Amino acid sequence: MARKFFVGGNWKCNGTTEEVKKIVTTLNEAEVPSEDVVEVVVSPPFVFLTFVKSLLRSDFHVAAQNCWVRKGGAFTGEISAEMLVNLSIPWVIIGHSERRALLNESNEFVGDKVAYALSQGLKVIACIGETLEERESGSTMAVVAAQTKAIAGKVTNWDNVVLAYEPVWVIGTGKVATPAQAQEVHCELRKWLHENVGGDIAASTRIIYGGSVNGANCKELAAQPDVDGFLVGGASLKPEFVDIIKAATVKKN
Ligand SMILES: O=C(CO)COP(=O)(O)O
Repeated sequence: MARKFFVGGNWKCNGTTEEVKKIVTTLNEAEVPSEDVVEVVVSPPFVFLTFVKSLLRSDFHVAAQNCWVRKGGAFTGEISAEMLVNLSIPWVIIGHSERRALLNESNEFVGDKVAYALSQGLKVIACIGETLEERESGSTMAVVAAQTKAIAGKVTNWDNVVLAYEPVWVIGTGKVATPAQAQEVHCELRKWLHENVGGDIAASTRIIYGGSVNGANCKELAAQPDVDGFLVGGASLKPEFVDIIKAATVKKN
């Protein structure tokens, strides 16, 4: 089954009103392949979500960077899935490595968040990835399989899930996994889905890659058979994000 290329821009905790306007203007003016070829989702910080949504071209969509694990209520500082739905925010990123590492989000907690977000009708970009120490000790697959298992056990509808493999050692470091390293893990992840969830879901679920993706390396990464798109950090704040979106055309050739 064809998997539509997916390019997400994770703006993380960056941006002023002026900077946000500038990025959106660049995106709105860009000539990119149609929505049939590539799905583009940008993820500004919460405070800019509705602003970006109101300015952004209609063929691009927005994602929140997180949401609360259960129904909203007395949880100071949190944003609930219901609120995102109320504001017509279609996507949410869950389980980003920065939250796992800095805010101690466990596999189980991430799984619970995925379950609740999906139950409210949100689409989820679920993130997994190993640290350098885990890679060097040879436990990459064990780590990402455990992370995926905690998510997969909670997924009711795989049409609403994109799996983002982001090795922690390449995030914001300027280091990039080689296309072969990315392909190897993506292929193993698809096998894992095949064995543990089902063949159709393994074939149709998009597994996207994240970590120092930029305008220069995106095409070679996109050419890997099991790389179905990207989750881009730093470069999503720059005009080169447009080049990364255009890498979708590599799949068509
Ligand atoms: O964490 C990432 C996207 O979620 C990747 O960040 P960088 O592209 O800045 O390495």
